[in-house]
Amino acid sequence: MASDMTAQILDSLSKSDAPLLSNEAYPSIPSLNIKSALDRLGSRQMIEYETLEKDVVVLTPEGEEIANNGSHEAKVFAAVVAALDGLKISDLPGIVGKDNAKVGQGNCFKRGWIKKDNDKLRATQESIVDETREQLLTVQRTQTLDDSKALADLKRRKLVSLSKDIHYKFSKGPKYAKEFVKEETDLTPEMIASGAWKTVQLKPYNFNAKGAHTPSGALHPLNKVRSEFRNIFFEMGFTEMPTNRFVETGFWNFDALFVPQQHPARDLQDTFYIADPLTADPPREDPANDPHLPKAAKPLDYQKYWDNVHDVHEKGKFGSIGYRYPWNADESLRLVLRTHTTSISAYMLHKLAADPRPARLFSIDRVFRNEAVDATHLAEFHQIEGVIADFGLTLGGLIGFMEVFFAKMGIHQLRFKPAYNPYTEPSMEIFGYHEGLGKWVEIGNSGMFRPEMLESMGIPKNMQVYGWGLSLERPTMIKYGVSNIRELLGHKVDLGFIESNPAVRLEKE
Ligand SMILES: N[C@@H](Cc1ccccc1)C(=O)O
Repeated sequence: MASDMTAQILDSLSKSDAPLLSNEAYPSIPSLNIKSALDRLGSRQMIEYETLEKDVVVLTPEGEEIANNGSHEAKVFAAVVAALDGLKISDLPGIVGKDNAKVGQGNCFKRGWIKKDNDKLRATQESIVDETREQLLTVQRTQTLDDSKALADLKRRKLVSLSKDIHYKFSKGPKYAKEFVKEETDLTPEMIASGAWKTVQLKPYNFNAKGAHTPSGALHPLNKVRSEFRNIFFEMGFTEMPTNRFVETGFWNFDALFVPQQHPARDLQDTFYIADPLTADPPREDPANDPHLPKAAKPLDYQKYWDNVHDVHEKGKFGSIGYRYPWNADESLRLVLRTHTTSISAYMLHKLAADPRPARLFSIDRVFRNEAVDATHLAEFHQIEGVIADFGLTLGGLIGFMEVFFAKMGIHQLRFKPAYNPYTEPSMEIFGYHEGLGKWVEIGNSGMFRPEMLESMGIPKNMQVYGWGLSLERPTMIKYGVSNIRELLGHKVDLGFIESNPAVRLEKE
């Protein structure tokens, strides 16, 4: 025990003013035990010590066996000499054992100690020097061997191995005492009352001790990455959109975004529809008393907006020829779990139309898709979405903005690929070069919202709106090295993973 060890060390030193060596004083005590006692005494200046490290050669169990009983070849030689008229080769294993026979015979031939005579082995000399054994005995005694060639040979034959011998040279320190006084860890009212505080030994603080782990709540990695993204948006002058509605009408999720009613995204296999209630009212003025909803600068004409959406789909408007299909109002009133937060962007932009002025908006929240769940897809995930409305915006501006935005996440090389969204034209997929992964990864989708969408709301022709979106899970998985999305979100998440992960920085590493 460590406390016995401290007493032992103090006792040894009481008999000696000269420094002592731990390997001599306590040859059989593991150096780890000695060290912890030395540290304990050293921190109180009762002793001083230094660590001595030495490379030593030690025998392996096989080397040990040879040092004690002789080498394979010596055993074989002895057996051959003992047989007066040569030894039958087939008898050898029975006498010296299978292993000795195999290795020993070869070595005897190599050294010229024996020769083959038909099926017999005969000795060529009367005696031999068992050099291997001599060398091993030297190693056993001195823990080293001067003949480096021989040493290398023993190592190759796995008869010896190199190891480090650690021991300590210790001597009395300035506060040496024969007894280790019990130290108080707390100053108590009793000590103060009795005056004992003047004489008690207080235990020194151990500033190197790690604090006890206190179980506590921890932020989910997704929340940590989310707050990094929020900071980027705030830094760039964006305000956050109110995303507190998971259920939307088809109108806001699709029709307002010029997604035709036959679009495959609206199919049951892609979108979750609400069964009860099945439908909602057509868009109308928000309740005035809800503090969470954004206020439009002036009352909006919802009937006109509804009619515009109807017309732009069915027969075209604002210079567009439309989709030319019979637009169904009921389809637009069906309730869905929102499939993207672009429904919120549409809602916010139509509020902006009451008083069109430059705006920068963002949101980060949950969306739902009727996906087959696998390692990279869940039926619910989070979308990061940004919108910039301004006069005279061009595609070049969107590309330039994306470069600044993604650079803040540590992605400095971007590529843009033409894409298609029903609500943006042109549309671009964004690829970023991921330094950590060393490859191009798809990081987002973007575009300029279509006039069919914007003008139906009343956004003037000379105002353009950029929009882009990306998933929150993707960068989080890359950042935390998670390859299965189910480890990040849902009922399979390991709380230990959540607790032990550090705060996130989005810079490249
Ligand atoms: N809604 C798109 C993202 C996006 C938003 C705005 C404009 C363009 C694209 C998506 O689901 O991926």
